Amino acid sequence: MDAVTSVPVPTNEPVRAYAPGSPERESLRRRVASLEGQSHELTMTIGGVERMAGGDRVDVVQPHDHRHVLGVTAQATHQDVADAVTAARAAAPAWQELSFDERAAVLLRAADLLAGPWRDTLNAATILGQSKSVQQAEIDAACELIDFLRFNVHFARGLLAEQPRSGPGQWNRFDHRPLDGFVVAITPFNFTAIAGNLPLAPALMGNTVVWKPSPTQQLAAHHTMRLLEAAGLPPGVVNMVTGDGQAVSEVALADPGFAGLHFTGSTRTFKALWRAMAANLDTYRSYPRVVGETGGKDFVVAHPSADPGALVTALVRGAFEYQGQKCSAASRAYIARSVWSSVRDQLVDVTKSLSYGDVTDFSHFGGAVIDARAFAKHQDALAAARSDDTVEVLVGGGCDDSVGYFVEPTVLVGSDPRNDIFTTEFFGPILSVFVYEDEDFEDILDVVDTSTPYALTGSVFATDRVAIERAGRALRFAAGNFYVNDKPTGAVVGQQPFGGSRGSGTNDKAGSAFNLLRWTSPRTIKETFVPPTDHTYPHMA
Ligand SMILES: NC(=O)c1ccc[n+]([C@@H]2O[C@H](COP(=O)([O-])OP(=O)(O)OC[C@H]3O[C@@H](n4cnc5c(N)ncnc54)[C@H](O)[C@@H]3O)[C@@H](O)[C@H]2O)c1
Ligand SMILES: N[C@@H](CCC=O)C(=O)O
Repeated sequence: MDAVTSVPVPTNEPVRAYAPGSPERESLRRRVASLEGQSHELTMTIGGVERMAGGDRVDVVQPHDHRHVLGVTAQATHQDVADAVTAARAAAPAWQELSFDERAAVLLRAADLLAGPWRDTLNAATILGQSKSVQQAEIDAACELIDFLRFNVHFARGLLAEQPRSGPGQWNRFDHRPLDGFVVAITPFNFTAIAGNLPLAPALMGNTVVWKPSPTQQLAAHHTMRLLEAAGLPPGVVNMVTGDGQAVSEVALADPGFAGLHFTGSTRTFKALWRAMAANLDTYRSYPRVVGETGGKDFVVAHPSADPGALVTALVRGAFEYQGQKCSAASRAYIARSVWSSVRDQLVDVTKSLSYGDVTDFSHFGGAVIDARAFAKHQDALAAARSDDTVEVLVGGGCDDSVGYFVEPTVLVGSDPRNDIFTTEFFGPILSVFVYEDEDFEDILDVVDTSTPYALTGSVFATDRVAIERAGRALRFAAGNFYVNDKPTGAVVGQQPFGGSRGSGTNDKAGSAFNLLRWTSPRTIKETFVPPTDHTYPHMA
């Protein structure tokens, strides 16, 4: 059990600007060039040992230049995953016995290494492998991951300090045990920070983990693993397996010692994993903890009183940064007709001016979508929009995969708010706009609330306080992260704890005490100092 010491008070890692001529820009450029020039063996790491997975080999490429292979990874086999489970089990006793402070120190050291000498490596890997601009890589791979590491230590310390009351003659205590088994972390391609946080939050609370990153995030995941080793994470605490995850479902989720799933990814994958867990329920020693943060169809509602300039900037940044590949991306906007008439042309002009290209040229606003599958999905969605009489392609709509998987920033205007363009998560740079009559504000709030299965993020733009209050009430359950006069993306750890409900997830708020609570299984201990020696009560006299 742990002594209650204090831990360093966290502050958010400052975002570096990488302006032309700055030393940080030159340093990052050099690291991008050196990683780009290497061919990486993207191994698994099991019990601290790196080895190539036993299944089919898969090239990891630059999405904006798909002939450029960054490295090769491989599908984990059933035996590979079984080895990772064995390693997690073997490492558990020593990791659990280590005091909270010692575990926390490893993660705080990782944060400081990432803020310093490892920053360029994780940023460069994220730029190259996931096609992020410098700004998008910096807020993710550097700042958000550093913040997760530091803030989680602070929140976990707060949880440990929560202790029950003790009556006279007794002492009641919580022993914050880890779960009784191992945790599986399955992570998405789009955030290096989420990929790092999902195995590390349970590890901080004393669990050992099998981590399965996305193959398209494997370059940054590989370097994250090396960072953790440099920080002193003991072998076997986090065991990284590679590939598409099928073997993880079939082996790790079927193991009696499976105790928790920490997942972020699509709603479809999460439901498939939940079904697999349900089918294995009689196998498990404990009821597994299930945390899943999933898809979104995130909204912006503009009231007639909205500030047009602020609205356009929020739509462009919210919808088109990182090519719309954020679960929080603005993908449906409901704009009052009077506001639309003043923002339409500006939205077209700004959208046309955005440059997507090879992100190793730091002057681009964005890069390519992640892979051929995503490209084909967007191409199909845009073709369907073009052939739909109720939809106008206002700007963009083009796709080109000859060099990289490029999809133009696109604005669609639709006249049917129940159309696919307003209900399906495309996860690309496609913003759908519905123009409503000014007097229909209340009705449109109902449409926003009821037309998709998701409830992740959303914004209202208005200067009228009554309208802001109405939207806040009507959309109370339509978003786990609700913004007033701001874009629906860019949550910061410790400031806007992140997660949504309904089809968007279990809303366990990554980077907060709510999330960490899921990875501990408290034991209550009551000690009586002078136990009674007579079983009778006064009323029996
Ligand atoms: N709510 C959030 O906080 C949040 C954050 C980031 C991304 N997302 C969502 O993630 C999605 C994009 O990420 P993605 O394309 O990587 O998602 P995805 O569902 O395709 O993949 C997520 C992870 O699951 C793995 N996986 C897929 N099938 C599996 C199986 N049968 N068994 C085991 N593992 C399996 C993948 O390899 C990957 O590691 C979007 O829907 C986005 O909204 C949500
Ligand atoms: N936390 C990020 C989104 C993560 C999902 O992709 C944001 O708030 O934009």
